[in-house]
Amino acid sequence: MAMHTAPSLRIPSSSLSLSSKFPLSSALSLRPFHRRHRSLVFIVSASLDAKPTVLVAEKLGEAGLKLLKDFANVDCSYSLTPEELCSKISLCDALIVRSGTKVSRDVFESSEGRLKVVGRAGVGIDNVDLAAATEFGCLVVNAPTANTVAAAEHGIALLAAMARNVAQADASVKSGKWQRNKYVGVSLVGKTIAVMGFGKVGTEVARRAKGLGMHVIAHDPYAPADRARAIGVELVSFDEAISTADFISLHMPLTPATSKVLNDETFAKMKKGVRIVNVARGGVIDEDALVRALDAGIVAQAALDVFTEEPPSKDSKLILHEQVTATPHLGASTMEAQEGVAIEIAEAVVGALRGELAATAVNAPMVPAEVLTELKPFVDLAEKLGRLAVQLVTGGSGVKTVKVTYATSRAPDDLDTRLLRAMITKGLIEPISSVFVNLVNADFTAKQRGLRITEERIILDGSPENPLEYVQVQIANVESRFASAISDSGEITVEGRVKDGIPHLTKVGSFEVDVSLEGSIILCRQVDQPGMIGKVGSVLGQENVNVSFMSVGRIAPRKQAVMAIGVDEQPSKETLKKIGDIPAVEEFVFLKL
Ligand SMILES: NC(=O)c1ccc[n+]([C@@H]2O[C@H](COP(=O)([O-])OP(=O)(O)OC[C@H]3O[C@@H](n4cnc5c(N)ncnc54)[C@H](O)[C@@H]3O)[C@@H](O)[C@H]2O)c1
Ligand SMILES: O=C(O)[C@H](O)COP(=O)(O)O
Repeated sequence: MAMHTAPSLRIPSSSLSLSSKFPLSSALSLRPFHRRHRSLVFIVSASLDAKPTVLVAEKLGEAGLKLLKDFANVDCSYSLTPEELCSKISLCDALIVRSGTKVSRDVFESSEGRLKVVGRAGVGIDNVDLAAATEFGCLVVNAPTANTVAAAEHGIALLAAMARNVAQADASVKSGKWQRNKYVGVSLVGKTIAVMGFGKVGTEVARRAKGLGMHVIAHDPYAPADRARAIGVELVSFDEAISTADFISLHMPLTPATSKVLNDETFAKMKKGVRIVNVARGGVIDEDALVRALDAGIVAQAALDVFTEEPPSKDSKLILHEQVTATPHLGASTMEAQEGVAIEIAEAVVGALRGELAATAVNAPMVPAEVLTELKPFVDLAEKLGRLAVQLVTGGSGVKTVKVTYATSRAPDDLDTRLLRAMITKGLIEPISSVFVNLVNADFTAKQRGLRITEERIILDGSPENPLEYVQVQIANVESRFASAISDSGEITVEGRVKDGIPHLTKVGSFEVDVSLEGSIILCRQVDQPGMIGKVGSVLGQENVNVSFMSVGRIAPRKQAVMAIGVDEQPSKETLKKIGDIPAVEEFVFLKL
């Protein structure tokens, strides 16, 4: 058995993988980018004799428009109805929007195969139907960095305006009143602010809050503590952050884990009189619960730029609340940010139309059916191993170094691991971020987040019929919330194989297990003894949680063992607690796939 380092794969800068499944416009041609990858990846390029057409459907900065006009025919048509957009789109090769235009499946259908690139001039792409874009072979690119500072500045503007009642006092003066006693504010200096989500925007808010003399703490289960320490910020648990803060500023993405993360239960843990700023996404707050917390005086004030429904209804209790300052999603709306975003998106769209690799692509490129068919179960395995590994990390310890090992009988030239590495990266990053990861942007995204992924191949003897024997993912230099996931060499380790076309988890830490990667998984370390499977199974059965798979890996009889249990439904907190209360159970963790 020999060990080799996987060769680093270079994607030519002029390559862009898109499907050949859909007809291309007369302005675009399809050609293979590399002989060896003839069947795998194609580039889209503009032919020399026809200029592509770009439809700009929302106001875009002049510098971006100029870049577009140098390369394409540009049609600036703002405020189109959905019907008007659909009727124009079949004449366009690219479409540029902000958050105000819905790019629905109808748009892709109406384009009759001509639309090749959608550019989102900003970060969030909730208004673009990504699945439809991918299905129709349309690349979606965004501009993820140019509005970071603008969003942070708006957060600080809301913070200060809220603390000094600027909006309320302004309205009062304009209505002819002079209420100096009513609008006494609170000071920022010396107060504690909890920055929830220490990513691009959160970091900039933290820096600025320190400049205002505030004590800054942050909660972000996935941010490296040393990055926070470097700017004098302490990373703390969620509960500590919300219970000690005078001000809470939200900067996490909207994901299943952060949806309505501020709710009745969490408001009850906050300091009475806390003040909240939200420039992230409306959905991270349960808005009805916020109204209750404001009425009860738990939350003294809130300053909100984003809402679950935009625009919110005119009679929204939240918007009309006297202690709420609201702005209409203005975080990215500065002249400078809009110029920056315009340039960033214009460069990305022109690059994509030229056939260059888009570093800010957000939807998955199409891989030809025959390649996908062979790799499909391994692609699933790779993503799920990434998801499991990152969920095993203790919040606050920060993921920086990941090692992926592929055990295969295939020669390096016969196994292209880019898709697998991209899917592991996707699994590692997506549960903890608002970023969309795919083959095109995986390496860029990992690098941007300071995540180093190294690959090794273990070349096995035997038939190269199967692309892979097993895949192992290891995260180094982190603590685990399931200590048994740390292998003898000190890394969080998960390993998996494909059995009968289905991905299986076959190793956790140093324990051999075997559980199919479907539904969700409970890992449980216990003292190996008769009846354990029955005890855990019956706790789950009582709550009607269906067990799909169970396996026990142990060091030696009657010593420690790890039980892996596949479940179809998510057990309640009470049920999980009951499992933890079984005397022989030493630790357990619930992992979502
Ligand atoms: N109002 C606006 O106009 C505007 C402008 C830009 C960005 N945004 C929004 O701001 C948010 C942050 O954007 P960004 O560019 O900084 O994104 P980012 O991906 O750089 O940062 C998000 C951070 O949140 C962390 N995180 C993930 N899950 C978390 C959890 N459960 N608890 C705490 N932290 C968690 C991630 O680890 C990451 O560090 C996003 O929701 C984005 O859509 C809004
Ligand atoms: O996602 C974003 O970039 C922000 O929320 C800004 O959206 P906007 O471009 O509609 O202002």
